[in-house]
Amino acid sequence: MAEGHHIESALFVIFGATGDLARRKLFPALYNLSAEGILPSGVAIVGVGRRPFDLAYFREKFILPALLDNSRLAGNLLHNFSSFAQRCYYFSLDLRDSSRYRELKNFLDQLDWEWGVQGNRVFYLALAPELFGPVVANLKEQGFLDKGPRSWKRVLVEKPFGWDLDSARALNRELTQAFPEEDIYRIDHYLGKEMIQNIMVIRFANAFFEPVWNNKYIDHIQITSSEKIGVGERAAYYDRAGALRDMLQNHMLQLVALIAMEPPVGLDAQAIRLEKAKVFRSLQPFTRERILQDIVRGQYGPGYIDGEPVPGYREEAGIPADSVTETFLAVKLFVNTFRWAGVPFYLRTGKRLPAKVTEIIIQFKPLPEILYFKEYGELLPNVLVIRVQPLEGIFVQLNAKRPGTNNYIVPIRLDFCQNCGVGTNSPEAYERLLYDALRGDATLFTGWEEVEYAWKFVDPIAQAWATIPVHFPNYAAGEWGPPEARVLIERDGRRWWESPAYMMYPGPFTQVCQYIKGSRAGNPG
Ligand SMILES: NC(=O)C1=CN([C@@H]2O[C@H](COP(=O)(O)OP(=O)(O)OC[C@H]3O[C@@H](n4cnc5c(N)ncnc54)[C@H](OP(=O)(O)O)[C@@H]3O)[C@@H](O)[C@H]2O)C=CC1
Ligand SMILES: O=C1O[C@H](COP(=O)(O)O)[C@@H](O)[C@H](O)[C@H]1O
Repeated sequence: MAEGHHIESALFVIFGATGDLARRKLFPALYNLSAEGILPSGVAIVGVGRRPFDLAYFREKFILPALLDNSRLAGNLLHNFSSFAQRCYYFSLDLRDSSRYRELKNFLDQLDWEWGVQGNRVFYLALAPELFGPVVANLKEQGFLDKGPRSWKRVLVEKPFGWDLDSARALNRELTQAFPEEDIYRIDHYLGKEMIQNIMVIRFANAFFEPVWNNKYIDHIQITSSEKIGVGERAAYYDRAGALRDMLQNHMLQLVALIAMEPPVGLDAQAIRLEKAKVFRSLQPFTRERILQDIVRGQYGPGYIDGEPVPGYREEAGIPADSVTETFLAVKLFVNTFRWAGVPFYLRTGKRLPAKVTEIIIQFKPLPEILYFKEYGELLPNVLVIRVQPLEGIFVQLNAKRPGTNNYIVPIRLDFCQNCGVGTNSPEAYERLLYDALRGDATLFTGWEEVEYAWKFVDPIAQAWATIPVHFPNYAAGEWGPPEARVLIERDGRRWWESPAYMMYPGPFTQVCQYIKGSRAGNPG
């Protein structure tokens, strides 16, 4: 997408550079781009945080361990670290103290001169949302955004984009007072995942799929995004957000939009955002009655993950003992368009579930029955699975005749895995997104309209939940959510698909990958 964009020299300024996101995702992504020779030599990185690090400490004691722990290319660090470290700088500043922004500006201007940068900037707000407003206002008022004849300034904003519709609108006002919409890059890192970028290609570049991609042929769609991890060190954030705001409002609805959207008129950001926004706008709003009927929420209690005991959510550090925050939800929703009327989308997401997996399952309707087929076996539905992670690929289930002298019909599976081969190491979502922000391609970022419609859809659910008592915990860590999540789909005569990868290669997913890699290398099992 967006061929023709190219990266010029720029300063990549990370506000919140000493935080968890910077450590686990941003520095590793920038390092990987640098180690693979993709990040041009004229890009320097400036970390801004409160801690009084000096430059040597920041490079050796913060960035280096961050890369060792989190970079997919950590094996090459010895070779590549020093050239990457030379790109990195640090500036200590309390971002609430307006009087010191001038010093930061002088620091950046000096780096411009050293790096031959003509004023181009990416400002990444890896901060708690309440700091977005003050930072952006200071950037504007203190001349950071003044443009030279050819320079550009872009801002990258982390999710969550607000806590509800009102706060999202307020935040958007603050941003748009300083930046035009085309320079605001709202991150939803799922859009940077390889197989999610692939959805449009699978749909619009294959004659097999597009003609049947509608309510005449598709029975229903399932989207699962499950995690084994618990709340970790993000208690303060997560207990306020819950699965509804943390996953459904953004990542999960983005997947719905990519599956349900009409073909865009082009591959530019504007054309794609327009089509996605139409899907968000068409989501059937939830009434209180449907919230009770078609949404299941859950919270994990103590249990086992991979055989190890883990505490319940309410026992995690920083979580109140009476928290009613949901760590799981399953929902049945509808996209009210001509193409999708009547097709249920079943979504489920949660923490402390048995597997880390994101998969989209498209189940097709049965064909009119040909009676004599029945004698030869049960016809299974045709299914297309888009496997997003940890395995990346496409899985198709068909019916075929079993070889032999009889006519038995059996399911066969076409299974393409793009990251199972030896030596494949797919780029991480943030690599693609940071690269795109540097080259000015906003295609994989969310537009304001999408965010606004997503909050309009989600707000009534949060408001209703606040008035409906719940009895948590209602699933043990290591289970697929509360039993009601099964009932939600089974009462419609359907069932959650076990992950095909899981069915074919039972065991933890890391073992699955090793198994497949091993077998490709001629070392089965
Ligand atoms: N962590 C994650 O996996 C994800 C995070 N996000 C979002 O990214 C953002 C950052 O999250 P995360 O990194 O986890 O948060 P952390 O709390 O780990 O880090 C916050 C950062 O903000 C800095 N900071 C806080 N207050 C000030 C201040 N007054 N002046 C200067 N710097 C300040 C901290 O600096 P210092 O430490 O020096 O005080 C630190 O670098 C949040 O919006 C979060 O919701 C989104 C998706 C995933
Ligand atoms: O944005 C978030 O996503 C992660 C899951 O991301 P993934 O790339 O590992 O699938 C989730 O753990 C986190 O709570 C949420 O804020």
